[in-house]
Amino acid sequence: MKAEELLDLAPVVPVVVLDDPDAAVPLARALVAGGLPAIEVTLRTAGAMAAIERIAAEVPDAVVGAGTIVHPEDAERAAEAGAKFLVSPGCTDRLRAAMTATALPFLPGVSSASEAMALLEHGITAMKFFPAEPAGGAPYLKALNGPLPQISFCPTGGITQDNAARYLALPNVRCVGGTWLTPPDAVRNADWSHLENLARKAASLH
Ligand SMILES: O=C(O)C(=O)C[C@H](O)[C@H](O)COP(=O)(O)O
Repeated sequence: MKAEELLDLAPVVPVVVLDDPDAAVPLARALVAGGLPAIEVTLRTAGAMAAIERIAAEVPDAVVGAGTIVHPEDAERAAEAGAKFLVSPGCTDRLRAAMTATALPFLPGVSSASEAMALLEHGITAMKFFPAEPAGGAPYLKALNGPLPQISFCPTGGITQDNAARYLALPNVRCVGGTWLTPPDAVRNADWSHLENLARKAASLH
Protein backbone atom coordinates (compact mmCIF):
# COMPACT_ATOMS: atom_id res chain seq x y z
CA MET A 1 0.00 0.00 0.00
CA LYS A 2 1.22 3.49 -0.84
CA ALA A 3 0.75 6.32 1.64
CA GLU A 4 -1.78 7.96 -0.70
CA GLU A 5 -3.91 4.79 -0.65
CA LEU A 6 -3.83 4.85 3.12
CA LEU A 7 -5.33 8.33 3.07
CA ASP A 8 -8.24 7.03 1.01
CA LEU A 9 -9.27 4.13 3.29
CA ALA A 10 -11.70 6.29 5.28
CA PRO A 11 -12.36 9.99 5.91
CA VAL A 12 -11.18 9.65 9.51
CA VAL A 13 -8.24 7.82 11.10
CA PRO A 14 -8.92 7.22 14.80
CA VAL A 15 -5.87 8.08 16.90
CA VAL A 16 -5.81 5.73 19.87
CA VAL A 17 -4.00 6.16 23.19
CA LEU A 18 -4.40 2.80 24.85
CA ASP A 19 -3.32 1.94 28.38
CA ASP A 20 -4.72 -1.58 28.45
CA PRO A 21 -3.69 -3.87 25.57
CA ASP A 22 -6.59 -6.18 26.51
CA ALA A 23 -8.92 -3.47 25.20
CA ALA A 24 -7.19 -3.33 21.81
CA VAL A 25 -9.11 -6.04 19.99
CA PRO A 26 -12.68 -5.09 20.99
CA LEU A 27 -11.82 -1.42 20.44
CA ALA A 28 -10.51 -2.09 16.93
CA ARG A 29 -13.50 -4.31 16.10
CA ALA A 30 -15.89 -1.50 17.13
CA LEU A 31 -14.09 1.08 14.96
CA VAL A 32 -13.98 -1.27 11.97
CA ALA A 33 -17.68 -2.12 12.44
CA GLY A 34 -18.44 1.61 12.41
CA GLY A 35 -16.63 1.98 9.09
CA LEU A 36 -13.15 3.18 10.11
CA PRO A 37 -10.61 0.45 9.24
CA ALA A 38 -7.38 2.51 9.46
CA ILE A 39 -6.45 2.83 13.14
CA GLU A 40 -3.41 4.63 14.53
CA VAL A 41 -2.20 3.34 17.90
CA THR A 42 0.14 5.90 19.43
CA LEU A 43 3.40 4.73 20.99
CA ARG A 44 2.72 6.79 24.08
CA THR A 45 1.83 3.99 26.44
CA ALA A 46 3.68 0.95 27.72
CA GLY A 47 1.11 -1.35 26.11
CA ALA A 48 1.06 0.24 22.67
CA MET A 49 3.27 -2.31 20.88
CA ALA A 50 1.29 -5.19 22.40
CA ALA A 51 -1.94 -3.51 21.28
CA ILE A 52 -0.62 -3.23 17.72
CA GLU A 53 0.42 -6.89 17.75
CA ARG A 54 -3.00 -8.05 18.92
CA ILE A 55 -4.96 -5.93 16.46
CA ALA A 56 -2.72 -7.09 13.59
CA ALA A 57 -3.20 -10.72 14.60
CA GLU A 58 -6.88 -10.75 15.56
CA VAL A 59 -8.72 -8.05 13.59
CA PRO A 60 -8.03 -8.86 9.94
CA ASP A 61 -10.27 -6.09 8.61
CA ALA A 62 -8.35 -3.42 10.53
CA VAL A 63 -5.36 -1.64 9.03
CA VAL A 64 -3.44 -0.90 12.19
CA GLY A 65 -0.65 1.66 12.24
CA ALA A 66 1.76 3.04 14.80
CA GLY A 67 1.63 6.73 15.70
CA THR A 68 3.93 8.98 17.73
CA ILE A 69 6.98 7.50 15.99
CA VAL A 70 9.59 9.86 17.44
CA HIS A 71 12.75 7.76 17.71
CA PRO A 72 14.17 6.18 14.55
CA GLU A 73 14.35 2.76 16.25
CA ASP A 74 10.57 2.86 16.90
CA ALA A 75 9.93 2.52 13.17
CA GLU A 76 11.48 -0.95 12.91
CA ARG A 77 9.98 -2.08 16.23
CA ALA A 78 6.50 -1.03 15.09
CA ALA A 79 6.94 -2.85 11.79
CA GLU A 80 7.98 -5.99 13.66
CA ALA A 81 4.88 -5.70 15.87
CA GLY A 82 2.72 -5.80 12.74
CA ALA A 83 2.03 -2.13 12.06
CA LYS A 84 0.83 -1.56 8.48
CA PHE A 85 1.70 2.16 8.48
CA LEU A 86 3.68 4.68 10.52
CA VAL A 87 2.83 8.22 11.61
CA SER A 88 5.08 10.79 13.26
CA PRO A 89 4.29 14.20 14.76
CA GLY A 90 7.32 15.80 13.06
CA CYS A 91 10.26 14.58 11.03
CA THR A 92 14.04 14.51 11.05
CA ASP A 93 16.47 13.10 8.48
CA ARG A 94 17.17 10.06 10.65
CA LEU A 95 13.51 9.41 11.27
CA ARG A 96 12.67 9.71 7.56
CA ALA A 97 15.43 7.26 6.70
CA ALA A 98 14.25 4.80 9.37
CA MET A 99 10.63 4.97 8.25
CA THR A 100 11.66 4.59 4.59
CA ALA A 101 13.75 1.53 5.51
CA THR A 102 10.67 -0.33 6.79
CA ALA A 103 9.06 -0.15 3.32
CA LEU A 104 5.76 0.63 5.07
CA PRO A 105 3.65 3.62 4.02
CA PHE A 106 4.24 6.50 6.41
CA LEU A 107 2.89 9.95 7.16
CA PRO A 108 5.63 12.23 8.48
CA GLY A 109 4.37 15.23 10.43
CA VAL A 110 4.85 18.78 9.19
CA SER A 111 3.46 22.17 10.16
CA SER A 112 5.11 24.54 7.68
CA ALA A 113 5.81 25.00 3.96
CA SER A 114 9.56 24.50 4.47
CA GLU A 115 9.09 21.21 6.33
CA ALA A 116 6.74 19.97 3.61
CA MET A 117 9.20 21.03 0.90
CA ALA A 118 12.10 19.25 2.62
CA LEU A 119 10.12 15.98 2.46
CA LEU A 120 8.99 16.67 -1.09
CA GLU A 121 12.67 16.72 -2.09
CA HIS A 122 12.71 13.04 -1.05
CA GLY A 123 9.63 12.23 -3.13
CA ILE A 124 7.24 12.20 -0.16
CA THR A 125 3.84 13.59 -1.11
CA ALA A 126 1.58 12.35 1.74
CA MET A 127 2.04 13.94 5.15
CA LYS A 128 0.40 14.52 8.48
CA PHE A 129 -0.34 18.18 9.28
CA PHE A 130 0.24 18.49 13.02
CA PRO A 131 -0.90 20.09 15.27
CA ALA A 132 -3.61 21.09 12.82
CA GLU A 133 -5.74 23.56 14.75
CA PRO A 134 -2.95 25.39 16.66
CA ALA A 135 -0.76 25.51 13.52
CA GLY A 136 -3.32 27.43 11.49
CA GLY A 137 -6.15 25.01 10.78
CA ALA A 138 -8.01 24.62 7.52
CA PRO A 139 -7.15 28.15 6.24
CA TYR A 140 -3.44 27.35 6.53
CA LEU A 141 -3.78 24.11 4.56
CA LYS A 142 -5.88 25.87 1.96
CA ALA A 143 -3.06 28.40 1.52
CA LEU A 144 -0.44 25.64 1.16
CA ASN A 145 -2.43 24.09 -1.68
CA GLY A 146 -1.61 27.09 -3.90
CA PRO A 147 2.17 26.51 -4.19
CA LEU A 148 2.21 22.83 -3.14
CA PRO A 149 -0.81 21.16 -4.78
CA GLN A 150 1.07 17.85 -5.17
CA ILE A 151 1.05 17.25 -1.41
CA SER A 152 -1.87 15.52 0.37
CA PHE A 153 -2.35 15.96 4.08
CA CYS A 154 -3.95 14.14 6.97
CA PRO A 155 -4.49 16.96 9.48
CA THR A 156 -4.49 15.86 13.12
CA GLY A 157 -4.58 17.76 16.39
CA GLY A 158 -7.69 19.53 17.63
CA ILE A 159 -9.99 17.95 15.05
CA THR A 160 -13.48 16.87 16.08
CA GLN A 161 -16.67 15.62 14.51
CA ASP A 162 -17.77 19.28 14.33
CA ASN A 163 -14.79 20.80 12.50
CA ALA A 164 -13.62 17.80 10.40
CA ALA A 165 -15.77 18.71 7.39
CA ARG A 166 -13.96 22.05 7.02
CA TYR A 167 -10.74 20.15 6.40
CA LEU A 168 -12.25 17.40 4.26
CA ALA A 169 -13.64 20.04 1.89
CA LEU A 170 -10.07 21.05 0.90
CA PRO A 171 -8.51 19.56 -2.25
CA ASN A 172 -5.28 18.67 -0.41
CA VAL A 173 -6.99 16.85 2.48
CA ARG A 174 -7.95 13.20 1.95
CA CYS A 175 -8.65 12.25 5.57
CA VAL A 176 -8.30 13.66 9.07
CA GLY A 177 -7.12 12.06 12.31
CA GLY A 178 -8.22 12.45 15.89
CA THR A 179 -8.73 10.99 19.31
CA TRP A 180 -12.41 11.87 19.57
CA LEU A 181 -13.47 8.38 18.41
CA THR A 182 -12.09 6.74 21.56
CA PRO A 183 -13.16 8.75 24.64
CA PRO A 184 -11.13 7.47 27.63
CA ASP A 185 -14.27 6.90 29.75
CA ALA A 186 -15.94 4.77 27.11
CA VAL A 187 -12.75 2.71 26.64
CA ARG A 188 -12.38 2.22 30.41
CA ASN A 189 -16.03 1.11 30.63
CA ALA A 190 -15.71 -1.16 27.57
CA ASP A 191 -18.60 0.76 25.96
CA TRP A 192 -17.78 -0.56 22.48
CA SER A 193 -21.18 0.29 21.03
CA HIS A 194 -20.52 3.96 21.83
CA LEU A 195 -17.24 3.77 19.91
CA GLU A 196 -18.98 2.09 17.01
CA ASN A 197 -21.58 4.88 16.92
CA LEU A 198 -18.90 7.58 16.98
CA ALA A 199 -17.07 5.78 14.18
CA ARG A 200 -20.23 5.46 12.09
CA LYS A 201 -20.91 9.20 12.38
CA ALA A 202 -17.31 9.99 11.44
CA ALA A 203 -17.34 7.53 8.53
CA SER A 204 -20.23 9.44 6.97
CA LEU A 205 -18.19 12.68 6.86
CA HIS A 206 -17.00 13.77 3.45
O1 LIG B 1 1.89 12.16 18.67
C1 LIG B 1 1.42 11.88 17.58
O2 LIG B 1 2.05 11.38 16.65
C2 LIG B 1 0.05 12.08 17.41
O3 LIG B 1 -0.53 11.22 16.83
C3 LIG B 1 -0.58 13.27 17.95
C4 LIG B 1 -2.07 13.14 17.75
O4 LIG B 1 -2.33 13.07 16.40
C5 LIG B 1 -2.80 14.23 18.36
O5 LIG B 1 -2.44 14.30 19.69
C6 LIG B 1 -4.27 14.07 18.17
O6 LIG B 1 -4.92 14.51 19.29
P1 LIG B 1 -6.37 15.15 19.32
O7 LIG B 1 -6.19 16.61 19.17
O8 LIG B 1 -6.84 14.78 20.70
O9 LIG B 1 -7.21 14.53 18.26
